[in-house]
Amino acid sequence: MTSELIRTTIEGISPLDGEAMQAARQRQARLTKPAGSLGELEELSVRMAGLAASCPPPVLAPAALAIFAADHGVHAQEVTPWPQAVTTQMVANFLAGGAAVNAFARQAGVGVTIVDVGVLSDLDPADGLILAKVRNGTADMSEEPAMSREEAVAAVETGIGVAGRLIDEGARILLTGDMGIANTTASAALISVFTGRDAGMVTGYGTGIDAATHLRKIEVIKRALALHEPSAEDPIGALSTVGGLEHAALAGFVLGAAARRVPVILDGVTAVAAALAAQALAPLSREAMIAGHRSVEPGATVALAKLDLAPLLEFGMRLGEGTGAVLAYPVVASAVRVLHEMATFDSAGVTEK
Ligand SMILES: O=C(O)c1ccc[n+]([C@@H]2O[C@H](COP(=O)([O-])O)[C@@H](O)[C@H]2O)c1
Ligand SMILES: Cc1cc2nc[nH]c2cc1C
Repeated sequence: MTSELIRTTIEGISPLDGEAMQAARQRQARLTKPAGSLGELEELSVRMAGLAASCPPPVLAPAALAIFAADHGVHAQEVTPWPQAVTTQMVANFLAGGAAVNAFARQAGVGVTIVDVGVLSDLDPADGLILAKVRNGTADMSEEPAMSREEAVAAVETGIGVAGRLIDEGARILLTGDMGIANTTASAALISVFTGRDAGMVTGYGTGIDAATHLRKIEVIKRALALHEPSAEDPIGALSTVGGLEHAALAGFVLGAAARRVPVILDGVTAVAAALAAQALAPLSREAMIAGHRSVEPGATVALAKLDLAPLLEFGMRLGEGTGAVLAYPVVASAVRVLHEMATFDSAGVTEK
């Protein structure tokens, strides 16, 4: 059904460690602050301890962002105002350090790697660029499957491989990024499949479209869903018929992180759509996921509810690239640092109530 690598990766994902979580809860109760005063960060630190199976869990540095880039055949249906060439042009911009995510990553101390998993044009090798093209863009999902099952499997495997490579190179936390003109169409289609919600409820304005284009985008997604009848029971089938190469790779990236017990911060609508595929393949992978922010795309909120994840930031962003994940990274790292560095009432001689 899938592949040996995907199967062993899924089998390698195990539950959170209850003992480490208990130790983290007890430690939180001893730290020099009123109980519960760090709000959601306390439970996040407990989950990070459970994921690492140690208390305290490792400090979450270095951090590595992978931006998976790919093109989309559904672009032919005029679902976005931007030319497909912008995907390739933005890859060059990422490599030159000129994109928003580069500025954010420098601020937060996050390493950036770009992965060509399916950009339309052939790219030259460059520092910081992994050439892992599965095919030159997908086919138009409204007319035929976006890709073959074999290609979807290959893209998932690419994501697993990138996660493993970044972790082997020292990363203690992974962050998702994406670049692909027209990929909000594929994201909405996937979210509709995995949540059972109507396309009209999960389709947004992407990079910025008018009302007529929005209506066409919804119709295009409905046509693709009617044509292929993808099912949440067959995540690879859903990825291959209505997904994108970056969605498949991001699903693999999440699975790869979870199998190595490394947390992964999800960015926007593309990441959460891919995370739904990962969750469908391996429900326990959800425990490794952190929602960096809430994208304004309506599908993102629907997907986050299905993942049962509360986003850390809500800034009205809809850029992608990994920007929301990078902004959230210091929050997550700070939550873990609390367990390492805060004094207890005993050690600091602070009187308890
Ligand atoms: O991350 C998000 O939530 C998000 C929301 C809207 C647009 N984007 C980015 O914009 C591109 C896709 O937008 P579109 O309108 O061409 O489908 C792609 O490169 C995404 O990274 C990203
Ligand atoms: C300019 C531009 C930058 C982006 N970054 C991520 N998606 C994008 C889409 C566009 C159009």
